[in-house]
Formats: sequence, structure tokens, C-alpha cells
Amino acid sequence: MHKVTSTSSLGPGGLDLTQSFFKPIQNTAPPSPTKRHTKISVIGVGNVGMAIAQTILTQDLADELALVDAVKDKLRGEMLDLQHAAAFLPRTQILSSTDYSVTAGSDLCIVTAGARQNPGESRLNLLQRNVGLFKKIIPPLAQLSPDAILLIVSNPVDVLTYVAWKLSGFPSNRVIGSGTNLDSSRFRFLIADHLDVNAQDVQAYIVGEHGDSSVALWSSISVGGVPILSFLEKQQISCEKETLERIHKEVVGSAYEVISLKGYTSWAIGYSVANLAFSILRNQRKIHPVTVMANGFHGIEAGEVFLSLPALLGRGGALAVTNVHMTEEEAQRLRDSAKTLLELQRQLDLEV
Ligand SMILES: NC(=O)C1=CN([C@@H]2O[C@H](COP(=O)(O)OP(=O)(O)OC[C@H]3O[C@@H](n4cnc5c(N)ncnc54)[C@H](O)[C@@H]3O)[C@@H](O)[C@H]2O)C=CC1
Ligand SMILES: CC(=O)C(=O)O
Repeated sequence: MHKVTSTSSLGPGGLDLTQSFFKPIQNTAPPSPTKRHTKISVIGVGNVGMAIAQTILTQDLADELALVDAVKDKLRGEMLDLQHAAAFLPRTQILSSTDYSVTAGSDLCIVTAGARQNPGESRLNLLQRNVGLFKKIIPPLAQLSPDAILLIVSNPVDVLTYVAWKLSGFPSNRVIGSGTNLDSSRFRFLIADHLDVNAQDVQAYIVGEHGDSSVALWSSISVGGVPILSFLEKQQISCEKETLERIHKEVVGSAYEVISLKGYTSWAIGYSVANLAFSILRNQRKIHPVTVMANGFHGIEAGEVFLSLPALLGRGGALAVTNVHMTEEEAQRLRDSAKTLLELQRQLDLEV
């Protein structure tokens, strides 16, 4: 295990530097027991894992950050590179190891390890390769951090969240996928760009599969509190509906475009996942469209399927699913998306 060097108090020749540099204040009260020590583990230090790790560090969210990867030199290089930013960041102890023992006692384990898409390849095509990896990754994580929340990012994220749930034996509220939190951000960005407003003033959800069969919830889009569709209908501006359809197509094509241009996506997923980590660990009770166990919500009754729905996130994980308004057409598309994912789940061999 590689420990951050600055926490060592031993100088050359075993001299205790703490004793030489500091004169302790006598009779100090012990640290307040109310401050929790927060530990986050990130599994996989590729483009996505590192974008998440560095964004988390800027948010002062963790006292301890543990990094795990299968490639030893790259892992140590990434750890050192982050540690060298210590003078510019809130204090976080950064550890790394190829051994999962470094993750013990985590509050949140973020899994980004695995194969990524080649240009033009679908997310679902990665399934077999990444299920094989998850069989090695999830059991030790669950064993070493039995109270943690698992946040899955590797693709195809919805089916892999189901796989992580099965392999961990955790209750479903503590196994979440990053899902369509990213797709919804892309959607909000494009709507905001079209209307020339701030994306944070646009409320809009994409739900269902993170990927090709995702569902845009037109009926719930509002900008600064104004419901967009009914506003457009009242103004009889029908052509704008076509613009919205084009925007959803652009969202679905976003990852394919970025991957064909730079080989992978990283910055937006980094911010998306750090934002989820913040809502969970700081108990924000904020609503995010993320992958959760969807059975029983919005007419999905076909079985234990995981896909994105707007969910309330807090320290306990996914606490509730909101009753967001859907037209019958939107709900049907969601159920179709659920059937596609369920079919894939049923074909999996999850014997470890
Ligand atoms: N859910 C989402 O919105 C997004 C998901 N992704 C997915 O995230 C995953 C990672 O993407 P990138 O970081 O770009 O790939 P990458 O190839 O840069 O990194 C993958 C990392 O996983 C590591 N790894 C492989 N096997 C491992 C094992 N058994 N244990 C620990 N580490 C292992 C590799 O050594 C590598 O460092 C892909 O599946 C990708 O499709 C990417 C962007 C967005
Ligand atoms: C790669 C991927 O899933 C994304 O950027 O949406």
C-alpha cells in the first residue's frame, strides 16, 4: 500500500520530526466525536476514475481517498500526481494499492474499472467483458466495506449496477448507478444553449437506460419554473417540438461523438459522479436521475430491473423515487427500456 508521504513523522535516521517542529499544547480536548471520518474508494484509475478522483478532491468531501487499479505503475503514478497537488487542495489522505484491503471501511466505493467503448461501439457490447471483471471487484469491496454505498459507473452502467447488487448482497438502496445523471446534464446544457439561459435553471430529466434507449421526459421540462411544453402549445409554437426531438437525438449521440473525437469521455462524468458523491455523503436529499432498482415504479412490474429514475439521494443511498409526471407514451417507452435491460440481465451468468 502506498501511503501519502506527508503524514509520516519520521525524518532521515528515524528522527521524529513532529517532536522537533511542534511543541504540543497541554491538556487539549480530544477531537470532537461528532465529526465523521469519510472515506471514498475509486476502483479503476483510467480517464473516468481520475476525472472523478480529482473533482472529489476539489470538493473537500473525503478525509481519505483510496485508489485501486490492476496496473501497478500507472496506479502509483496517478496517486503521486494527485498527492503533488496537496498545497492547492483541502487536506485528504490519498492511498493506492492493487490490493483491495486499501478500501477497507469505505463510506462510498465508486467503480469505474473496465473496458470502454471503441469509436462506434455500443455500451451494451461491453457487458460480457465487464461482468467478468465485476466478479473480481465487487465481492472484496463488499466484504471490506459492508456498510458502504456502491456507486457504479462502468458500462453498461444499468446492467452492471444490477450485477453489483447481486454480487454484493447489499440492500438495493445502497447500490446505485451513475445512470442518466450525465445524459440529463447534456440535455439541460443543450436546452439552455438553445434558449440562451443558465443550464442550472433548466429542470429536465432523461430516464431509463443510460444509452441508446433512454427516454426524454418532455412533459416535465421547465425553465425558471415555466413548463416548456404547455407554454409552447399556448403560444402555438409547434416547430419547437422538433427542436426538442433533435436535442434528445444529440444527447444520445453525445458520447459517440466525444469518443470518436478524443477516444473517451471523462470531464462531464467526473463532475456528474462527484456531484452524486456530494449529495450522498453530505446527505443533501437532492433528486438525481440515477440507476436504481426500478421494480414497482412507474408501472415497471416485469422484475428486478435497474434503470434510471429521478431518485432522492442522501447518506442512506437512494431513499425514494419521485413521482415525476410522465405521459402514457413516455411511461411506455420506459417500460420498453426496462424490458430490454431485463432480457440482458436474465442472460447473465453471475456464478463467482
Ligand atoms: N456511466 C457513464 O456515464 C460513463 C461510463 N464510462 C465507463 O467507464 C469505464 C472506464 O472508462 P475509462 O476510464 O475511459 O477507461 P480506461 O481504459 O481509461 O480505464 C479503465 C481502468 O480500469 C482498470 N482495470 C481493468 N481491470 C481492472 C481490475 N480488475 N481491477 C481494477 N482496475 C481494473 C484499467 O487498468 C484502467 O486503468 C468504461 O466502462 C466506460 O464505458 C465512461 C464514461 C461515462
Ligand atoms: C461513455 C459514456 O457512457 C458517456 O459518456 O455517456
